Parts: sequence; C-alpha cells; structure tokens
Amino acid sequence: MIPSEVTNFSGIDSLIHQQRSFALYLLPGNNEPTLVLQEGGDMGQLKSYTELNDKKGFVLAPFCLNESHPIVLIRADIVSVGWKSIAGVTSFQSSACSANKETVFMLDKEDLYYAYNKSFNVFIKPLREGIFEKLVLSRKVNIKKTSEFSPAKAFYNACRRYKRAFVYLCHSPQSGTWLGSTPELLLSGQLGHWNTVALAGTQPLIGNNLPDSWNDKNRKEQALVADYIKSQLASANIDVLEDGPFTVQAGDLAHLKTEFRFETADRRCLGNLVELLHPTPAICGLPRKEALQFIKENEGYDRSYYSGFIGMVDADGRNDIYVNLRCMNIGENDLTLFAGGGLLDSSDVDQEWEETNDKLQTMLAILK
Ligand SMILES: C=C(O[C@H]1C=CC=C(C(=O)O)[C@@H]1O)C(=O)O
Repeated sequence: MIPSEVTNFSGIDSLIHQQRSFALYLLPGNNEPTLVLQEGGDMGQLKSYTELNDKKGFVLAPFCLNESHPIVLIRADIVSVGWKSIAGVTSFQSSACSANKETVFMLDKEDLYYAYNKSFNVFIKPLREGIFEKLVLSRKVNIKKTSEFSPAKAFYNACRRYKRAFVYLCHSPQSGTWLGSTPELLLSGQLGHWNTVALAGTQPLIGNNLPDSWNDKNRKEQALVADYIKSQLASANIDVLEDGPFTVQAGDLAHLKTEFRFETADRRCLGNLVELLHPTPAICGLPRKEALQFIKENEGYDRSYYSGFIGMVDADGRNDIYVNLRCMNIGENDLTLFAGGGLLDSSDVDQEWEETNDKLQTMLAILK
C-alpha cells in the first residue's frame, strides 16, 4: 500500500528550488518509490544513444536529439528506496500540505481546437496521399501554476492513482522539471534478457471496464508499431518472442499492447537497442526518418522531452526505461501538459481531438 499519511513534500520540492539533479520514480505494480540523487558536479550529457551502453544513472532523453535537448544522465550518488527513507533523505516534515487544490483548467478552448484542427489538416494530407502510413500528431497545453503547487505532492497523487504506470518526477538544470505517469515501456531487462512493448490504439474505459472490441483504425495503428519493432530487431538479427495484442488499462484509458521478449549475446547494448527502436511509430510515424523530419517541421512546437524516454539504466544491472507520455513540464509559472495520438489516413479530427483531451486528463486528474 502507498501510505496515505505522507502529507509534507517540502523536502523534495526544495531539491528543485536548489537546482539539485534528482529523480523520484515508482515502477508499475510497486508501492515504494526510489529516489536517485546526484551529489553535485557536472551532469552527464550524452550526444548519442549508443553512449548509454556502459552507463548507470537516471536518464531523460528527448523526442529528437539536438543541442538544446541533450540526453541527461543523473548520477545515482545517493539512492534511497521507500517513502520513509526518502522522507529522511529529503527532510520531510510532518505539517499538513494543501498543495494543488486550486488549479483550474480550460481544455475545450476554441483556439486550442482551431490550432489542432489546422495541424491535423497538415498531417492528414500526406497520409491520404500515401506518403506516410502513420504520423503521430501531438499538442501541448499551458496551465498557470498556483502558488501552492507542489511537484512532490503531484507525484504522490500520481503514485496513488496510477498503479500500473511508471510514475516519475525528475529535475536537472539542463532539462528542467518533468513529471509523468506513462503506460509505455521502451526497454527493460538485465544480463542480455530484454522486454519491450508495442502500445497504441486508445479508447476510454466503459464505466470502469475495459472495452471488449477495437475498430480497424486502432488495430492497424497498433499493428504498425508491433511490425516495426519486429522488423527493427530482425534487422539486427535478434529473434523475438511475442504475446498479444491484448487490451490494457492506463489510467481512465485502454490501449492495445503486444509484449516482446528477446535476448542479446552482448549484455551492455542498451544504447544500441534504443537506437534501433526510438522513436517508435507509437510516438513518431512511418517511415520513421521522414516522419520524424515531418513532425519537426510541421507540428508547430518543440516536443522537448515529451515522447522521449526516461528511467534507470545500469550497464551491469537492471534497466527500466519508459516512453515519456502523459507527462508535464513544470516551469516557473506554468505547467505544460502534452498529449498526442497516432493518425492514419482514416483518422477523424474530432475523435483524435477528444483522444488528446482524454490523455491530458491523466495529468490533470492529479492536480485536483
Ligand atoms: C502519443 C501518446 O500515446 C501513444 C501511446 C499509446 C496510444 C497512442 C494512440 O492511441 O495514439 C499513442 O501512440 C500520448 O499519450 O501522448
């Protein structure tokens, strides 16, 4: 059980004010989070995925690598596991916290819909012309931060609400502060035994239940991701075992998921595997290189670390990295929330718009 008595978060919040580099994360199905804290000194900044092959630390990588968004690696100088022990490390106090109670949002604003509609038309054209098979269109929403907003309280709320997700809060001077609750594994494993997933297709829950059928658009959208993963791994002569697709819950949403298992003779090859897989068509498109370029040129904003990846890497131990979805960037005055969805030639603008609103609810729900 995640304790209900954690009420003061000032220790963790003050790490952000002090510009300390740290990550707090909870793996799916776990009750106790882990704090990774760098004691000082320079941040690790990597310029290529392959540099991850021999590294250890908490990684935050962007959607698209460039000068302004490097791969950030937070050194695990101090590692503390469990709410109690983290409270000790970050000097939790025991006074009450009323953080986050007044944040107000407007998601249905006409100008937001208008901007999305415009981008949708730009994206749907090459899809209908057959230039792309799939393109993921995303958007961001800014919300004013109230003075009481506590990132640590929001993290705690997410841990209590999203037991199946990878929940994290991290900060570094290079990346700023990010918080998320993502359902999508990019890569996990150790000693050459690896897992990944193809997660795509979205429907809201029906009542509290998973939907029992999927339309062709959602099935195809997910199958494209599964086929891509298989063909990328095959190109490196890696044999894959697969299971699925099946329906899974992510917050108040359902997705289709196929699970993959595979082995590599080289145990220190996480960076090579990331280079093969990232960005998958769950967040980018097909063909990959052209889709990435198209998104950069036409989406109308910089995704930064949204739809990149985050998590722990350890060349000699366990690795758990997730696609950075259902997340927000916590700025000085604003919270910036992100959501996207896969478009095919058959996509409908209003359905896709609603889907991004539903995905934004994942973060909005923990601010209330
Ligand atoms: C791009 C996002 O979700 C991806 C993961 C699952 C389902 C998706 C979809 O149905 O479009 C997306 O591919 C997002 O949450 O911003």
